[in-house]
Amino acid sequence: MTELRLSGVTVSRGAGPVVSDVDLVVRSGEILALVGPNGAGKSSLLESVSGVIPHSAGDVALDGSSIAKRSRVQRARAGIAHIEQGRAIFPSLTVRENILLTAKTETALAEVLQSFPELEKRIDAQSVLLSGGEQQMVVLARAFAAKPRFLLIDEMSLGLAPVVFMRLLPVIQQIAESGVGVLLVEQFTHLALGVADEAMVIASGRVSHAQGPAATLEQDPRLLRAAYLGG
Ligand SMILES: Nc1ncnc2c1ncn2[C@@H]1O[C@H](COP(=O)(O)OP(=O)(O)OP(=O)(O)O)[C@@H](O)[C@H]1O
Repeated sequence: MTELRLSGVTVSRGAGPVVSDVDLVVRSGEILALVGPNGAGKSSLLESVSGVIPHSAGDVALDGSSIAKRSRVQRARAGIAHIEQGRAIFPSLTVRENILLTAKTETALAEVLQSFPELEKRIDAQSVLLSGGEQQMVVLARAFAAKPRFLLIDEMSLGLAPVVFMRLLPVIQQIAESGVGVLLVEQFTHLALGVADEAMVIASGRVSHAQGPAATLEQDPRLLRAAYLGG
């Protein structure tokens, strides 16, 4: 089984560490939800995994081999895709053109669209004309078309109503079912836990609930409060 493992990872920004000593493992075909209050360090942690910023201690390993010294591009080539916060589409391009940036061929595009029936209907629309939820579908489709082994998703729901975000969840599940390991950072904790296999809480830059079954966290009001408010 392929896995992406963080061992004792600390990430520093400016004055000092923003997140410290994090252990987690993302396995292929599974969704790990990483939840916690604003400013807890979740985005910084994802950035250190995809190589946007370095980590200052610990290790990040892909299938047992450290990738700590690899650049962002090398990590992407090794199969780590990162959907950062914000809707990173090219607004003047059509849906087709956006997805072809990573799918490359019409055949690959057609394959990807099988998982995104909503986009098929809008394929020749200029992306700027899509709704927020549809734009995030394009972001997901483009990431999926790159055939990643691991997908880091940072708050796709930002600016979306929960009901709109809920339409993205089955697609994320389908991506995981195709064998991709998903690390899901999400503000709508309940929704994330509903699709995740495993979950963990980060609060004030530390792991406050270690990785375990998502159902355990979902059923524990004390842990859920920590996920929303910290502590
Ligand atoms: N580019 C940056 N330079 C310096 N400090 C930063 C930078 N980005 C984030 N921080 C700080 O790092 C800490 C962790 O922020 P981060 O965005 O990683 O947390 P988060 O859990 O993802 O929160 P949010 O949900 O608000 O994005 C915060 O104190 C934040 O102010």
